[in-house]
Amino acid sequence: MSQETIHAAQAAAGRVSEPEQLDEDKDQLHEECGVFGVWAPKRDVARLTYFGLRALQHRGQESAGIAVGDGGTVMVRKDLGLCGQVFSNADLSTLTGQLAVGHVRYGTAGAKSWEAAQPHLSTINEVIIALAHNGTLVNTDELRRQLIELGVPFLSNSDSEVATKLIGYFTQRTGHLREGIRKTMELVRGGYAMTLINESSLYAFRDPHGIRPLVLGKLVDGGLDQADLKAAAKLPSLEESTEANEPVPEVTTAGGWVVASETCALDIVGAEYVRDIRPGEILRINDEGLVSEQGVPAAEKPANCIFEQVYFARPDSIMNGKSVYACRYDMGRMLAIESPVNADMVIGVPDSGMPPAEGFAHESGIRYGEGLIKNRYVARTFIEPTQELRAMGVRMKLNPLKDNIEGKRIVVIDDSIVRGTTMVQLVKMLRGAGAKEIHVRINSPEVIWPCFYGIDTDVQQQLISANKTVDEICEFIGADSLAFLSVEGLLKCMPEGGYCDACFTGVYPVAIPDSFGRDKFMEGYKPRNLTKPMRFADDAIVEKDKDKSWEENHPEA
Ligand SMILES: O=P(O)(O)OC[C@H]1O[C@H](OP(=O)(O)OP(=O)(O)O)[C@H](O)[C@@H]1O
Ligand SMILES: NC(=O)CC[C@H](N)C(=O)O
Ligand code: SF4
Ligand SMILES: [Mg+2]
Repeated sequence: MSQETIHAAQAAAGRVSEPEQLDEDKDQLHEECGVFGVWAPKRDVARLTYFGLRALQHRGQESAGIAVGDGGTVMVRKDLGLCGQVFSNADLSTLTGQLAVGHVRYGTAGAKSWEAAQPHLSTINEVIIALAHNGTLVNTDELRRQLIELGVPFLSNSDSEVATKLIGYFTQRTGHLREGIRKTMELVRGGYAMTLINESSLYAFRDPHGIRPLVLGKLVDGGLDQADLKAAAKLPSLEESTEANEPVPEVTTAGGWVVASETCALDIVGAEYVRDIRPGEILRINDEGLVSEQGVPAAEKPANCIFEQVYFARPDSIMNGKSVYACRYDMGRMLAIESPVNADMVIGVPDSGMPPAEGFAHESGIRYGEGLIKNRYVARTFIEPTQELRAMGVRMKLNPLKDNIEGKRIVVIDDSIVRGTTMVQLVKMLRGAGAKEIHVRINSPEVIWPCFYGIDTDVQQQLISANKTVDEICEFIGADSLAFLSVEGLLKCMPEGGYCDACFTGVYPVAIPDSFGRDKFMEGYKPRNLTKPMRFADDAIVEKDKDKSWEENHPEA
């Protein structure tokens, strides 16, 4: 697909869809996505977004995109590849405006194609929006069908495009973008952290369980000044509950605002963390200031993805008030308490196995050392289509440090075993380097259940722990011993909050529709709420269209 910048209005001109083919390498473990948004009229918003996306690159390496609003329209540039490959300096110079959203993608729904790359655009009449989504929506098939019947065009099979088009559709019908977002939030189910722009306003919103992370930051030069501090203090705090649909008018237009999947993206653009976007909340930022509204009621208990702290997030990000590094370190300590072993040296598997390895060494008193050298030019996961190539990918990425390994009893710490590809190769390499004993310790519980909320482990058959016992896995990878952290142990390392741990426990916070979950589970496994009925009426969209409650509650809007 050619690298091109689309002007929204041109894109509107009828590329009605034959949605593209589904992903061929569906058995591949994919990761996450990263989203970013900035409202800063006096700043270079495209470059700020580019830097933000560079900080979030570990969340998605398949495609990257930036959409900019300039007061009159919305421009998007997106393509397959890493941020550095997609954007040249000249590209960024042409993306001028006051606000922007950006996205780095690992697809969970829809093909690995230009069309499914984000931000997605919706252009219906004069309503132009661009949306970036991290997460997976589990009920978009029916909604897509209904939109197509209403004449809304689609370019891809992506769940995120359905959300974009729903928002565009309802916005055009009601004349209010916040209402378009709210009606869409009422219809879609699953995990979502979304950033969205039209030509002049930035929006950020999150699913009712807060499954995927999203933080708000204040852009400042050289620290918060008194006015900014006063403004930030007036923002609704996490504890304060706002009545549903009650807008909280805000305060300041000074400086600028940033929203991002992780705090590491705030750091890189010089933004101060303000707070998390609340589950079910819609934030709007424009030249009138910042407005917060509870789009849909928050779930009784949050269900933040616990795998963020285990693997996805960068160690220098802060989640629920604790650094991801400190969480992983504590997981390593807990693992040493739960599954001790006699050994000469503890090593970590780069990257995400390093902090827990330090924690394990600290707690056990066994010396910490470097045993695996990572080729810094190989990305964090592998997109090769075959198992053979994936295995070569591990070899290319990691090489044992023979000097340190030879003749020693080694404890190897990694954050997770998902399909087992990495660990089989690693144990082989370490034996080849002369390790006397290899004891594998994993600082998360066994991944037994597929995820449907933002990573691509939605087929249980792929998961080694769903197919083998711990002893069988130990034999399969060729280790002398193997142990996983317990669910209770993991929870003890987490900061206070409510967590989704469905991939370890099978307790899914959001019901999975039959049509979506069918064929994804192995014989004998049945999550508690798989069969909970979750089908919308054939005219769910038209029904929502008739709802005038928002206009009645917001006569001033
Ligand atoms: O059992 P598997 O299917 O091999 O998956 C598990 C491995 O994949 C991840 O590493 P990855 O290389 O993606 O990223 P990292 O460099 O951040 O550890 C994770 O940290 C494990 O090492
Ligand atoms: N990993 C993600 O968050 C993916 C977002 C979205 N479901 C897509 O496939 O593009
Ligand atoms: S199932 Fe696992 S990976 Fe998916 S959202 Fe829940 S904790 Fe995260
Ligand atoms: Mg790893």
